[in-house]
Amino acid sequence: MSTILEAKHINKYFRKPVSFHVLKDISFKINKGEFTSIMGKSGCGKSTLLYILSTMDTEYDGELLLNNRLITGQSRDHLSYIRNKHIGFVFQFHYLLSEFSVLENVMLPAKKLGERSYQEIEHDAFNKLKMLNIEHLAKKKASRVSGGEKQRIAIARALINNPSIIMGDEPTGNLDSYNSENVFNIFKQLSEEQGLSLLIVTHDEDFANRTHRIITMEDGRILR
Ligand SMILES: Nc1ncnc2c1ncn2[C@@H]1O[C@H](COP(=O)(O)OP(=O)(O)OP(=O)(O)O)[C@@H](O)[C@H]1O
Repeated sequence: MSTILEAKHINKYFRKPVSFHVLKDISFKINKGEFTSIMGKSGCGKSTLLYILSTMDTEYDGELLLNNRLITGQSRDHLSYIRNKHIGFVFQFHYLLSEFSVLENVMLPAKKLGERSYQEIEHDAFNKLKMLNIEHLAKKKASRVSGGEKQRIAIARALINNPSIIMGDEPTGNLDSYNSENVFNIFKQLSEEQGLSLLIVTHDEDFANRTHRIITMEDGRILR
């Protein structure tokens, strides 16, 4: 099975206000199509880890490989490119641009990447909305849709560049049980039908128990 993401002996220290060893020798692999959740008590280091894995934080010891290529030590510009092309993000808050239409929001990361024509991107964005059963919202302003719909739009946006992996920091944290279930089912379908890898930080045990694997963290370490 092919490895999409590999963390090798990741250590992270916060230096201020006092030196604090926040991540302690974290190593694991995420395979293609694997739906993995990260759980652990508040403050154990989940978001700090996700920040590193998503290439946004470069201040750490150890190595990170994406699609078997070393990304540790790459330039900021190259990391920004890697992030946009290979990693999709879904956060607790959707970060949609409220004055833009739903379709325009989904198109944004692809326009930034600049590898396809406007028409191709528009067509693909519409297909992503269709896949998530929200194509009827395409022309609406993002401020005019419900919370659950906003999260599905954020997922469509995360998928627009056909990434290798989706990373989420409590993507169902603001949703009611109906919409959480909906998001879970979308993720499951993406992993099982499209071979997409997912790495999702969650506090929701029911959600985590139904993923392929749970990475449990405690005090900056992986327990299992
Ligand atoms: N910039 C920073 N400087 C110093 N300490 C920090 C900084 N950011 C986070 N921390 C500390 O690092 C630890 C891990 O924080 P992190 O946000 O990764 O935890 P978490 O597991 O994601 O928590 P939660 O579930 O509450 O979101 C916490 O003790 C936090 O207070």
